[in-house]
Amino acid sequence: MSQHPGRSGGRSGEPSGIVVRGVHRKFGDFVALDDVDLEVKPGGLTALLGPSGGGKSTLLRIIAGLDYPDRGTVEIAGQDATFLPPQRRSVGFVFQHYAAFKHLTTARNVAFGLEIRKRPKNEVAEKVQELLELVHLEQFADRLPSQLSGGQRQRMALARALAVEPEVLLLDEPFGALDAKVRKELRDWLRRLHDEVHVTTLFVTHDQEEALEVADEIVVINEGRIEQVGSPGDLYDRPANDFVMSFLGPVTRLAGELVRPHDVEVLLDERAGAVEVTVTKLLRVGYEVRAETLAADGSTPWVQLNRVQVDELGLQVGAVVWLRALVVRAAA
Ligand SMILES: Nc1ncnc2c1ncn2[C@@H]1O[C@H](COP(=O)(O)OP(=O)(O)OP(=O)(O)O)[C@@H](O)[C@H]1O
Repeated sequence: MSQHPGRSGGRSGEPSGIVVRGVHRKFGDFVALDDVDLEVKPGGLTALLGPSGGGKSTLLRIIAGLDYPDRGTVEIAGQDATFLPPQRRSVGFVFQHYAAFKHLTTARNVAFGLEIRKRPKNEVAEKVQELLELVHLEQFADRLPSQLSGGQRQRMALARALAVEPEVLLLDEPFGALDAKVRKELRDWLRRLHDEVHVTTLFVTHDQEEALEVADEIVVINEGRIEQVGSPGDLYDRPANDFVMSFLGPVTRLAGELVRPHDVEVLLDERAGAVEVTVTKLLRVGYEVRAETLAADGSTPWVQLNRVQVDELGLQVGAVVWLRALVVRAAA
């Protein structure tokens, strides 16, 4: 297929990005966005990550044209879009609770944006078919939204957003209302879809794992300010400040390195009831870690590993590492 149904062309034919400059938004006296500058990579899959109330949705709504800044500008595909209405700025969006037309089939929902643009019937039919294949809903074309699962509905929403070939795709916690398993599936699926379509995508999430697993680039936002922009690896290993460091999840510092659960491998010595822990990162710089005591925290699948000792290093006994891999292996 030379031209993918959802491919972002940009006016030059290249994928186009989003440039936000000095965007400020107040609600009464409350500053929701404090002079935000941001460049979203053309053709990338970027996560807008932050805690509740950090300003994620406000920023996304301003980029979508559902709200306007008090000052500052928004450029989409090289065009000043700050005060353009949503339908004139070539954005597709999907929200957590997608409002499908309940009385229209999946195919008609996907076709909607094309029909109101009065595209020829055969072109619409062809495109809907391609999009349904893209989101793996071809066999659900004739179902009503009420006959689809939550995950299928969100895929339909994505197909609908892509139908009009937006320059950028904006997703606000698109999988937030779904259960953990479906969420994980859709997350992997979004990654694959994006690898195929390459439309500039900005998606809001408050879930660190989701951002780290899916995004090419992560924008961390807190209290209306951008704390850091970088690849998952950058943020993980070189957090710009304490907020980013702790927000990205459990972390401890061993031998001067940041150690996170993903860096830790655990082998159980069942005979001794002991564990052997490998922190590859530390091995690389010549250290080894041994762990002695396990204590599950009970409420989550994470296990707390106490009394981490580092050979020949005299590191503080009592450093805490949270291990997930351990739970998986222990249960097997
Ligand atoms: N229309 C509004 N009127 C008043 N305050 C608002 C309005 N919209 C957002 N806010 C406030 O602005 C701040 C940022 O809200 P926003 O929805 O952007 O956060 P968020 O990061 O998306 O949070 P969440 O993850 O909880 O959705 C919050 O303190 C919120 O209460």
